[in-house]
Amino acid sequence: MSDDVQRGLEGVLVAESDLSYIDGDAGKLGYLGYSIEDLAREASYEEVVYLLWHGRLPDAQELDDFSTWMAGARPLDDEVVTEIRQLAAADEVPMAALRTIVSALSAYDDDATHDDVTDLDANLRKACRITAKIPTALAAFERFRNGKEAVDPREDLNHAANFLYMLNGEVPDEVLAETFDMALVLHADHGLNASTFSAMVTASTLSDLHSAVTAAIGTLAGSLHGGANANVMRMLKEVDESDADPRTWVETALADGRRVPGFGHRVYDVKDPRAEILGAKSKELAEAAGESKWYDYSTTIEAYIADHKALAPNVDFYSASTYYQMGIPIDAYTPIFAMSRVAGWIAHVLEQYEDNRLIRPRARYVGEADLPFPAVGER
Ligand SMILES: CC(=O)SCCNC(=O)CCNC(=O)[C@H](O)C(C)(C)COP(=O)(O)OP(=O)(O)OC[C@H]1O[C@@H](n2cnc3c(N)ncnc32)[C@H](O)[C@@H]1OP(=O)(O)O
Ligand SMILES: O=C([O-])CC(=O)C(=O)O
Repeated sequence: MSDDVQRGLEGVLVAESDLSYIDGDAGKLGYLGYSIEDLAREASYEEVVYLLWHGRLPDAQELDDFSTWMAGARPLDDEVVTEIRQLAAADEVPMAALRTIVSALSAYDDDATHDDVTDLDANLRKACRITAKIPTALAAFERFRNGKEAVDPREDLNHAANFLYMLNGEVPDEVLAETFDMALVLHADHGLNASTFSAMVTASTLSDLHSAVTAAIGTLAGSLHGGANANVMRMLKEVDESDADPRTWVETALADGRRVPGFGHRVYDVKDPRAEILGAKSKELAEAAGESKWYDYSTTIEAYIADHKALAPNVDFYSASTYYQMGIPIDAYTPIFAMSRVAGWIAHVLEQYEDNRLIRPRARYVGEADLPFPAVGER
């Protein structure tokens, strides 16, 4: 057993998985062997969810049945809606609200008390309900906190379009619906990122699926992980409001020792392939709207950081300007990441259950030893 400490578990192999393939040197990503570029162009989110949970693409009938099943699971129990209303009234942070809501969903899930937490059929039913209900909960929370009433889900819209419908109260046009569907596909899985690992650790104790997803949401929220997408947009707005050249703004931020959100990655040494795709989409939206400032700030910052810090954009960098141009509220960006990534979390948890062993690393002890215990009055 090695006594070397691998800080941040960098490069440590802890599992075998056939879900996502990442080549950090070449900037390549694929799910189950299909390239992210092909999936982004050709597949719907529902198809990707099926792929991740079943290990193969669905045929037309299977996709139809699966999509119908998911769509039917969208409505929330009244008690959950009441809880969401209370969280919005308490001005809860959106990711904390989502964490609380997913945890609460287990109380109303018929399979949550299943004796065997590893039972695949029960887990697929729970998986479907959790994945289908998260968008309904997020849209309701966003509307309640803005003094509006929730909009009921519609079964005739796909997962992506239905979310935008519930968020805005109107059916999105084709460009918005397809862009959002593609964004969900891009975020659905990414190897053993921190939130997925968190879900796996929880599952490895033979805890249940709702607990694993709840743990993952808490982990995704942080600014070094999923929380970065909202911070990117806050940065772009800060740049805009400062009237400074984006280069000067970034130069100052770096000189102050700040991390620039949306740059750097534990696995990619080059530009994240998802950032390539989202960057192109952000550009397309800017051209269509005839307003390119958010895209232009982004490309200027990307070029400056490449020259001065040798860091490349990760997935969070161009999702920010893409979502902003779609009119999505900034606070919803990280919850939307969770709404997509839940598919990957669940897929990895299913893999973990299939061949479980408790995940339990160790720390090298560097503290004191054999101290005499002083009575409380003698300290
Ligand atoms: C979906 C996702 O989770 S993608 C990642 C989203 N997170 C962000 O965008 C936040 C900004 N990025 C970062 O903080 C990091 O690049 C991480 C957390 C993503 C990766 O971290 P690690 O692999 O642990 O790299 P680490 O934190 O050791 O950084 C290595 C060096 O690069 C620097 N660095 C890395 N990213 C950045 C950044 N975005 N801005 C400025 N400097 C950076 C670090 O300061 C460090 O420099 P040092 O060695 O001089 O101290
Ligand atoms: O893989 C990671 O460490 C972070 C990331 O890009 C993701 O979770 O999508």
